[in-house]
Amino acid sequence: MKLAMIGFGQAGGKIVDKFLEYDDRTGSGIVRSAVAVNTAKADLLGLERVPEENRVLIGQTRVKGHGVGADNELGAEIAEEDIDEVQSVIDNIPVHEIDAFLIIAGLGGGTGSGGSPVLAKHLKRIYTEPVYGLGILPSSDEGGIYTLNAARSFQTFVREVDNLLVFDNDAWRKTGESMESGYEEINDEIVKRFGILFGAGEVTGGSEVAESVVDSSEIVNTLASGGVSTVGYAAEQVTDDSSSGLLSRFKSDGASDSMDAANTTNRITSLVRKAALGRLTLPCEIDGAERALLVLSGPPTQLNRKGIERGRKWLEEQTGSMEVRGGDYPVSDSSYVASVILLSGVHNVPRIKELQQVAIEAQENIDEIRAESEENLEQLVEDDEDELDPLF
Ligand SMILES: Nc1nc2c(ncn2[C@@H]2O[C@H](COP(=O)(O)OP(=O)(O)OP(=O)(O)O)[C@@H](O)[C@H]2O)c(=O)[nH]1
Repeated sequence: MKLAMIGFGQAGGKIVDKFLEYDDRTGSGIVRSAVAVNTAKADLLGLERVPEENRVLIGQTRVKGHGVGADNELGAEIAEEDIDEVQSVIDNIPVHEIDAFLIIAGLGGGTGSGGSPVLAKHLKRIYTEPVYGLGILPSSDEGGIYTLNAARSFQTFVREVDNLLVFDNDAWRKTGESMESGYEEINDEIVKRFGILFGAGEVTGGSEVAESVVDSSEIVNTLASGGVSTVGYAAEQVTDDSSSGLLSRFKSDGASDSMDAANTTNRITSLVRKAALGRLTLPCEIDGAERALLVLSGPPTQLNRKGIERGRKWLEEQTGSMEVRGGDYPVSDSSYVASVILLSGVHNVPRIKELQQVAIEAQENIDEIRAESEENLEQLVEDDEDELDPLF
């Protein structure tokens, strides 16, 4: 699947950079265009792979290239004011060659959190291609303002995009690790999972005979449920027996053939379970997911239709969804078989309920603060009137 990736804010830009590196390393070809938008000049300068002409510094008149300091209302205002500057770079994207836009942002800060829903709304108004978001939730030890920003941004972002893919830093942070090295690992995890998922829709036949390759339209259809999505992953190293796999096809011994096939099938079904029941990018109950897509990547000799079909059936039972798609992503030089599962339209997500609660409480507090200040104001006016009365 070909994407125009737009990283908004520091986390967004860094992750787009990582996707470009992944593309170079694996040849997966998912990033058709890469753009980075920020209010902080230093963050844009720190990027390594996003082309310089695709780095957009917004809000110069307001914050002079220094960022918005986690003020996401200011981030949103600046995005509104400077949307034309972002658009002028997007104008250079060959939109007819992409399958979708993907806006990537950390939702806890100010720039990406405030700006990405504004950009999503703008893109949806102009283009017919789907606009997806990849939202990163802050870890809970980052502090109240980050949680509050995420709670507010999440609500708007999910409304503006066609589907919001979510990664929760909180579920992935390791204690005792520095933030920077923690992010390195987390970003690798993000790029690996989403890279396999989107890369699956980019296989172009060739010599690798896949049994049922995932098509980019299957990814689009899975995401068409809307709402929030999460991604599971599990992998197992396989010995480099692609040659023996090929040889075994010519063996007269039918029993060993069927043993190989049974092992392959069992490995696939067990990887599907591990991916769905292991740590998801956004932990949640998989029961009730509206749609799902199962991708099995690895050497073609280690993939088979029976395993995928069984995995797909199992996912149908677990999610209760009748729209579970599945297919191969053959990668002949890989020594791993990996299972990636996209669960789209998930509902039972504790972290989101928690964020919604934070947003409601903040709203109530705001109402209280407003009510209090209105009372104070009335009191002041009354006091003034009392003082003024004797004069009349
Ligand atoms: N996964 C991941 N999350 C990150 C990374 N950097 C920051 N974050 C998260 O993203 C949130 C937002 O941070 P930034 O992207 O730095 O913020 P910004 O959008 O540039 O906004 P301001 O700095 O306030 O102008 C943080 O609270 C972290 O939770 C990263 O490299 N990887």
